[in-house]
Amino acid sequence: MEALDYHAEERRKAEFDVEEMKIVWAGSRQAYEISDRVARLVASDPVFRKDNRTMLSRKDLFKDTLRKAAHAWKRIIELRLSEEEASKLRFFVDQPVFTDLHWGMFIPAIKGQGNEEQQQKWLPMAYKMQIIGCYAQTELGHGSNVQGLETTATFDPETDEFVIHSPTLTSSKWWPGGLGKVSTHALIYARLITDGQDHGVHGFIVQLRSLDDHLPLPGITVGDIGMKFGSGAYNSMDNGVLRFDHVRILRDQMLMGVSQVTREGKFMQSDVPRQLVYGTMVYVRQKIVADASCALSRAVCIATRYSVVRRQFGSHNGGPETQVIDYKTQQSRLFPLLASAYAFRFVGEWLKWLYTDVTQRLQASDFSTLPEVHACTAGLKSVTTSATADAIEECRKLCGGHGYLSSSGLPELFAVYVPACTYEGDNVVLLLQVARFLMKTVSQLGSGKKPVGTIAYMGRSEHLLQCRCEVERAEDWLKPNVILEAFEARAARMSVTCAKNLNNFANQEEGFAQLATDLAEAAVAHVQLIIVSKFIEKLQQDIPGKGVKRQLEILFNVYALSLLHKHLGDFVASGCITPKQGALANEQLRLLYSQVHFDNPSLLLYMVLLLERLLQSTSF
Ligand SMILES: CCCCC/C=C/C(=O)SCCNC(=O)CCNC(=O)[C@H](O)C(C)(C)COP(=O)(O)OP(=O)(O)OC[C@H]1O[C@@H](n2cnc3c(N)ncnc32)[C@H](O)[C@@H]1OP(=O)(O)O
Ligand SMILES: Cc1cc2nc3c(=O)[nH]c(=O)nc-3n(C[C@H](O)[C@H](O)[C@H](O)COP(=O)(O)OP(=O)(O)OC[C@H]3O[C@@H](n4cnc5c(N)ncnc54)[C@H](O)[C@@H]3O)c2cc1C
Repeated sequence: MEALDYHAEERRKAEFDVEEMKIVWAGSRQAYEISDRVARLVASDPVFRKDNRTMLSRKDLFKDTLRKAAHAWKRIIELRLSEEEASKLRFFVDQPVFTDLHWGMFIPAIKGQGNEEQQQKWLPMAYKMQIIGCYAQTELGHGSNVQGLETTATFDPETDEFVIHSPTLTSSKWWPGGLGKVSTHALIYARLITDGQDHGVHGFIVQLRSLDDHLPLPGITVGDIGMKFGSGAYNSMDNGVLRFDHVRILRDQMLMGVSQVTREGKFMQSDVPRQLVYGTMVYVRQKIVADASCALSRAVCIATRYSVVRRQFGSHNGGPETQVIDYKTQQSRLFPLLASAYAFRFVGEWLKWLYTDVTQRLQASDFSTLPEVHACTAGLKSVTTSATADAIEECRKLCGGHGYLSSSGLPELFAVYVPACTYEGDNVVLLLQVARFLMKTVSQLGSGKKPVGTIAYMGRSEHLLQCRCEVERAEDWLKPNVILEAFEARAARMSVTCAKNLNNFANQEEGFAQLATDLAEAAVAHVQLIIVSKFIEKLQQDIPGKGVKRQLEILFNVYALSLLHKHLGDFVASGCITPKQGALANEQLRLLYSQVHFDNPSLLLYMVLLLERLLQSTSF
């Protein structure tokens, strides 16, 4: 049989309505139709070809990226694409590029932290790409510790200007995407100083390059920081370095939505939490969670299709060998990743809702859900990107030697994706933010303040700390409420144990430092609970299409039980389940694997192209 016949054969076995599943994946019929149309548009346009990019030199890759960005912009204008369609088009072009930062961070930062006047002044130019902006926060000396940034913005009352300066080598801006070669402007984060007083880090719009000849303006030293991990991959992006030598900007170039400096140089803090200065990071972390399922589904798609085609061992009487997908070990490595793609998709949808909700609340001066949104975006960004990066590497191994070939698409996908564990907040640093939120929640449990939202379960901690799982047979693990309670009990117990252990330290900060590993693990348990609970909520919705809901239920069980198996030590140590019940969960998991049917709805045209390249360059 030919490779494509194997695919057809497996597809024929699918016991669910594939078209309806595609809609579930996309979120709505309209979203699916847009995605499908734009994917075809990109795939059929030769300018957007991507089969040669790992072979290009850095310079040629960069030129190719500029050409694609310009062509994408041209098509967006010619076809009058909506914002949603335009963003889909950039997604399918699928090459890290300066416009990611322009649309993804520079514009959102002005929208989120600029006042009305500033938005009116800067946004029209940015929307028309008359100016191109980047987001310059990280410095050579400090990335995670934003409070440690050293760049200064000192107000000069005589001229009504800020003087932007890099006082040390370590204060050089380092990493911003789009900065190295392209950006004309930057949203920079610097310490605001008025009348000798330091008011902490704030955002400022600074012009870097001339709009006439693109040369750096006086006082600006700017350049590209060089090659990054892998061939092709993130090297299409001009991550940059930037230094300021007493560069003067107008006072109204400080983003004044959160704090203001008056003409007299008086610093005024608005009636909003200062953490809103970090708002763009919250927005982007939410986007990164939504994107995790896309990267993961691409990898899983390649590995699944390969596993269907690939045969090794087991030939009888000259008959065909066994499809590697039929090996239980292959299934136990691959199917949890497939299930995770759906789990991340659904939690990403929910997080988008949560983010929209907090945005509306902020507009009505309701800041009550900000800490929860920060914890959810930080925690989910951390857990989904770490899992996705690991999964892409696992998919490479699932494809044997062929997975190591560039033409499989996996090495490039890995190299592009893996910095997501670092940018927008190092994943461990973000987990510790979640842990702080959890410790605060536990410490307030006796105070009468009822935990709500994703920490509502903590309000039932009296029950969760002593409940015993009632599973007696393997199939008992198929009940969502049984799974949910096990995950809640594990998360609650891990947090409460950390809180108790923290009390053994006279100094809380010292305790936090000593117990950081346990705290990060408690945060993971909490975040995994969120993902599991949002999957359950999705299954409670009306899901049309023959067999679609059933298939999703199987994937839910695979996701939850594979996590339980992986973290069995935590579950058993916290006392909510017994080792015997853990073994029953594993038994059920094995049974579930034979019920998973393959037809990945995220099968984008891009993936087909990748696979075709794989098929052409290998013998199967
Ligand atoms: C399209 C993709 C392209 C990607 C390109 C990449 C771009 C980038 O990477 S841009 C640079 C991103 N950089 C980071 O993400 C830096 C990570 N570090 C931080 O976010 C912060 O510094 C921190 C959260 C790790 C710590 O901040 P710090 O000010 O030191 O805060 P404290 O720990 O003292 O906490 C104060 C208080 O504020 C809360 N909080 C912190 N961040 C936020 C937030 N974003 N939103 C709301 N609240 C926040 C924090 O929980 C504390 O609360 P309390 O404990 O209640 O006081
Ligand atoms: C591809 C890429 C694109 C980027 N794009 C941009 C951009 O456009 N704009 C921008 O401003 N920045 C950008 N960055 C920078 C990025 O945001 C930072 O690299 C990131 O925030 C991590 O900071 P760091 O590099 O200082 O890591 P560090 O904080 O130095 O991390 C090093 C190690 O220390 C650990 N660590 C640090 N602090 C703690 C702690 N408190 N407790 C326990 N462990 C800790 C970390 O877990 C990690 O293992 C980009 C980075 C990359 C890789």
